[in-house]
Amino acid sequence: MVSFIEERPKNIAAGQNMVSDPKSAQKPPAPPGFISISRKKLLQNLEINAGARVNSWVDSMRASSPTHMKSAPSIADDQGSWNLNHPSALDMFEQIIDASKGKQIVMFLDYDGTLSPIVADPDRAFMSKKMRKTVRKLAKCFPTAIVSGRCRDKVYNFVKLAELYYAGSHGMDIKGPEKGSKSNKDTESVLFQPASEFLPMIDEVYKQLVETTKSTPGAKVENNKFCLSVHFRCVDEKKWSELAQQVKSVLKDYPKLRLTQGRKVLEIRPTIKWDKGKALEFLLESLGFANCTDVFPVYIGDDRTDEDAFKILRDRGQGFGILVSKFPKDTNASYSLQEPDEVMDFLRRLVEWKELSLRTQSRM
Ligand SMILES: O=P(O)(O)OC[C@H]1O[C@H](O[C@H]2O[C@H](CO)[C@@H](O)[C@H](O)[C@H]2O)[C@H](O)[C@@H](O)[C@@H]1O
Repeated sequence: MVSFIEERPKNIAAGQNMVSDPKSAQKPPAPPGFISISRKKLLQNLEINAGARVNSWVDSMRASSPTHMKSAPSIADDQGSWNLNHPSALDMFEQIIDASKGKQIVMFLDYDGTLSPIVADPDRAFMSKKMRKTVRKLAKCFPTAIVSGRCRDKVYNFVKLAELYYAGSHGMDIKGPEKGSKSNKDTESVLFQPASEFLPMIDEVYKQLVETTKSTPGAKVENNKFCLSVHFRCVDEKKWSELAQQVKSVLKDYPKLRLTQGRKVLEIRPTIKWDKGKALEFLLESLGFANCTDVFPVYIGDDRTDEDAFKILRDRGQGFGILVSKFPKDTNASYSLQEPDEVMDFLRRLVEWKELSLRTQSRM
């Protein structure tokens, strides 16, 4: 049987950086006087280290805010090499189409920041009607999946298109189009939930996080079924360290959960070997493209968690990733788009190109 349990990453995984029991860090017995001095020192060190670790969380939280990006000349330098190395997918449209010739394009779309603009209230991140219409047309041309950190039901309620594949909770909750829907007339719908054993733990941690963080104004905990989000977009920056400490205090008792970070959000999820990249591979397999060389997957996303999918495409040497960002970022994506409106333009052009090529073929 395949095991999904992975080693906890070294950076900011839950509890990993905290020594919860200082006694366990003590080694051989020593004379009583010596023990009390070294224990005191040890505790001081632990406090300093724990403080440093919370600071590194806060640095990481700051790094997710564009207002904390580098100075202007440095941005200009970065911008130059960024444009060179990650050109606009709109400018490169013809080259992209050329590269896909003779291959089946499969589309993977992240939701927040890709199909809908980033807003302060996560419950109001609506997708425009124009975008929905575009995605509906896109799905008629190519197999299309939504891959989101949100829980599957929630992202479905925003997108509202039954003909798509959905991978919610960072890919830990995958479902294909319903049997009988436009894009699935006959086959049973796929359903894959590799983290279901974690559900009770996630619910427990959700309740604890709501309770622990309620003293921090603006903090919001979102239950995404197989993972959780602690939003700090509306938290005063002076309180970020306090919030990080609160989250850390809850997670220290849950070594099977790890913490990653998105756009002004701390994301808590099981330590299983599963992410948006694995979800992409799973979906390609479900669609019958497991070992095909004639498939061309395109993944569009704006967040750090989308990097797992960009990396898979780069490693497979198939298709490519498009990062949605106005700022230069470290990425495994090949191209860039600045914002959801540009994503919509790109998707429209793909639809137009496909419709034109189908018309041309039917005339031949
Ligand atoms: O994988 P995604 O679909 O991009 O989901 C990642 C997180 O997206 C949501 O949060 C982000 O968008 C919110 C609405 O615009 C914004 O308020 C928040 O600051 C962003 O981080 C979602 O609410 C999270 O649960 C997802 O993890």
